[in-house]
Amino acid sequence: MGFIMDGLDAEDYDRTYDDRDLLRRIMSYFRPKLGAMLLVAAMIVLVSASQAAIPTLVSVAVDAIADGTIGEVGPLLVLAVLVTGAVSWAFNYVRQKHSAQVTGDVVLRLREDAFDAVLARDLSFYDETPSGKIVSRVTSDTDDFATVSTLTMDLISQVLMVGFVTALLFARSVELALLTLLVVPIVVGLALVFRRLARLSTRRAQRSLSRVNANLQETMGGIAVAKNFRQERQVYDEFRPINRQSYQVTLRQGFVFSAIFPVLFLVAGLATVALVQLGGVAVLGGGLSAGDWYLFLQGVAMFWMPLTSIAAFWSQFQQGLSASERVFALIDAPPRVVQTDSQECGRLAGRIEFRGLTFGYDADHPVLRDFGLAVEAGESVALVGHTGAGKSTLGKLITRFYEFQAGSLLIDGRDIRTLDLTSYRRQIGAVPQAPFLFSGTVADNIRYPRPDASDDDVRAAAAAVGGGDWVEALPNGLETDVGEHGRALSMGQRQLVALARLLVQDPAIVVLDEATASVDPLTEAQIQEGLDVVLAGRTSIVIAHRLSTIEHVDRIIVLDHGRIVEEGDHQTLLSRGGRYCEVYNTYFRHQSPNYRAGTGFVQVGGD
Ligand SMILES: Nc1ncnc2c1ncn2[C@@H]1O[C@H](COP(=O)(O)OP(=O)(O)OP(=O)(O)O)[C@@H](O)[C@H]1O
Repeated sequence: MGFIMDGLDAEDYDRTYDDRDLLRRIMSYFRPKLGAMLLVAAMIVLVSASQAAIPTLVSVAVDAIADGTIGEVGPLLVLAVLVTGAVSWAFNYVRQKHSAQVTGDVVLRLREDAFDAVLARDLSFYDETPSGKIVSRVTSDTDDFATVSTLTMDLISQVLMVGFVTALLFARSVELALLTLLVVPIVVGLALVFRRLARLSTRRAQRSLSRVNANLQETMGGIAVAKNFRQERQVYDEFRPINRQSYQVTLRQGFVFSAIFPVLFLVAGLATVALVQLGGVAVLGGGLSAGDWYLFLQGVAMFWMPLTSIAAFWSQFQQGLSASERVFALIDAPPRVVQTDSQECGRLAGRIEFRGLTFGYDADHPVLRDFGLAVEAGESVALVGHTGAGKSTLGKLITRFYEFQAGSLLIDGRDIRTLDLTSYRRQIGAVPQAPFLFSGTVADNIRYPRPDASDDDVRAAAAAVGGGDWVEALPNGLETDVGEHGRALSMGQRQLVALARLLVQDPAIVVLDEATASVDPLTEAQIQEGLDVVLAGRTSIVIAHRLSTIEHVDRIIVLDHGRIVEEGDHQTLLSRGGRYCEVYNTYFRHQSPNYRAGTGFVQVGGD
């Protein structure tokens, strides 16, 4: 099996549901559609009955030929066959129409539930699960689930058909009917063995497809980086084995599925041979009429068709079941961020206190241990430190994107776990390094946190940031289309939009990850002016990358390996010659307007 099965393990949140629980869960989606389903059920009965009636009419005709009365009854029988066929078509049409509607509605709801669950997941979920795999669950798995519903209706229809045909066969000849039924246990036994194999191979096929999706998604997300580094070949080489794995696994699934039909047809063929022989002998011996014999052979064909498809149906049924299992696992994935209460925040003053807090993305590897820090309401704090020191982590905990393992985080003296997250997050303005803009206009993006903000509010926010000159530089001002992910704007313009957006949101606390990408001096000045406006009167935690920021904040916190190693304002820390000076020399010194290569170092160690 080797590489073919690599990476096809379940996700952490995957679970196996008991068949009965799974069916009950599925039924809960169908329950609201009970009326339509009853109509479909009635149609299924009528379709099956009318389909079983046609060979009966033909068998009467065969007998009429045998006894010479066909001249009288013939036209009537032809008309009856025609009418039965037309009626059967009409019943079938109503059945298909309503069952398609039921299936469509159920998938619609399931997909909405899955998407809702995706939105509700914590950020840690997205760290662990590639987005392509999530996309797969919401799209192709819900589609597979739809096939279960269609197939279930087909199954019911076919079981009914088997019921009608069996009754017909028994009415004609009990011995021959019993002979036919002898084969049923063999078929059912084969179907059950097949069922296990099918479920396993199907689950693997679905996982391999979601690996392909995940890889594609990642490639598209990072295509600019890949092209920049001329890594197209490597990207292709990574995709190839994943795609080949999907091919192998799907092929294997196909082999398993295709194995069942020849075996079933072989068993059915042997049974038909026996019936032709025994039935023929019975007709010749006068124990059975020619019409009955014809009806019997037709009946056997009708009898076998549903039975073989019921057996094969198991595989698709399993496919749908394991798809629904995957969707339900996504919906049921337990949240990591757990609130103990949902108290309204009101307007926050903005005091933040980490008290003895321990946190690790993975609980066994803490990033922060017994961490303590108090930020007063309205204070501006810059976090500095080498990469991986834990600066962004502090921001992610304040925004409550991650659950911490021990200690507490207090907001205005209240345990963050007791706050209503929606009202809390409304008071938190988080700006990532590369602000994400949604497709739409600049105005749409500024209005994003408060869709009811008026045009005047939006204009005022844009004007307040950097004097508003930047808007005039845009081709259509605030109505400029930002393109996918804001690609039509420069990095600096995107940051200005993000700052204006913060003004519209009016949060009490701002967590800002300053961009490291350098922008032109004019935009830089506009961003600085914008920051002054946006941060005024709010508590701000800035993951600082700019000299002007560290020069202006109330307090600088130097972090190293998740610990505070030094704190104070810029001048005091510079004169101390401690860890801050090291960080300054590495990251900030060259940003001074008087900088010349190799100059501007501050002395470390105080000597
Ligand atoms: N999503 C994540 N999953 C697992 N580990 C993570 C995750 N994000 C960060 N880490 C780890 O946590 C530690 C602190 O990372 P963090 O991003 O807070 O550092 P940082 O000081 O902000 O660094 P940088 O300046 O490079 O952004 C690092 O060791 C990092 O590898």
